[in-house]
Amino acid sequence: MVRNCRGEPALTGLVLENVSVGALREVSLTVPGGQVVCLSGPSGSGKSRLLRALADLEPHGGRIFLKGTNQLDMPAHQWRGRVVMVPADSQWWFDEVGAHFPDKAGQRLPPALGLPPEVMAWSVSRLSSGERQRLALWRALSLEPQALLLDEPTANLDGETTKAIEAWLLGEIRQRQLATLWVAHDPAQIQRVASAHYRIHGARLEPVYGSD
Ligand SMILES: Nc1ncnc2c1ncn2[C@@H]1O[C@H](COP(=O)(O)OP(=O)(O)OP(=O)(O)O)[C@@H](O)[C@H]1O
Repeated sequence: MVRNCRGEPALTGLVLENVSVGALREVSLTVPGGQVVCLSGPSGSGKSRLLRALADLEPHGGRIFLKGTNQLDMPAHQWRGRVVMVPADSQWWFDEVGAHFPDKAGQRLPPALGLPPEVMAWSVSRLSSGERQRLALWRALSLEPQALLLDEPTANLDGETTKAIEAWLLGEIRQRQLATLWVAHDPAQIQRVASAHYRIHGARLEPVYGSD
């Protein structure tokens, strides 16, 4: 645990202290700003529930701090604007893609997404799962968060697109100093993006050292 001289959680990144949700018990870790911590584990082990707890979308035990602010001390809607989760299956509310983005974000579509500017006028229903996933990542960044929770963000993408999206995300994460927790299964991807890797084993989160 990174603490300042008064023994309070460090004023950087995302800090988890003894977080328990579902079967997962007492998870403690620090995700520094600008770095990616990868999370892996068997299907059903609780990866998504942990992300949901961090986004204040699910009841949990323990304490969570963003840049030294306790989740309990911030209204949930404000917290969710700063700690933004991109679920594996993104949600869309309006018919048109562009209605989900602030004006400027729609005009500044990053080339790395590999999508034409006209995508903002497309209907959500015509999007492929990979197009949805890429747009959900851009939508999350458009909220200008301080921490990102990514649930298998490249699951629907081919190998080449995965690497392009990884590189773009890493650039954004470093430039914006985003504390990022990234659920991934592919050891090669984890090696490319992670500064630390933890795996769920039963009820516990365990650090993974070296290659997976
Ligand atoms: N709201 C809930 N209440 C009770 N149990 C839940 C709830 N949400 C999920 N679960 C259960 O908690 C367990 C962990 O679910 P979770 O979605 O976190 O798994 P996961 O590790 O992300 O799995 P996958 O890799 O398959 O996506 C599962 O057994 C799931 O059925």
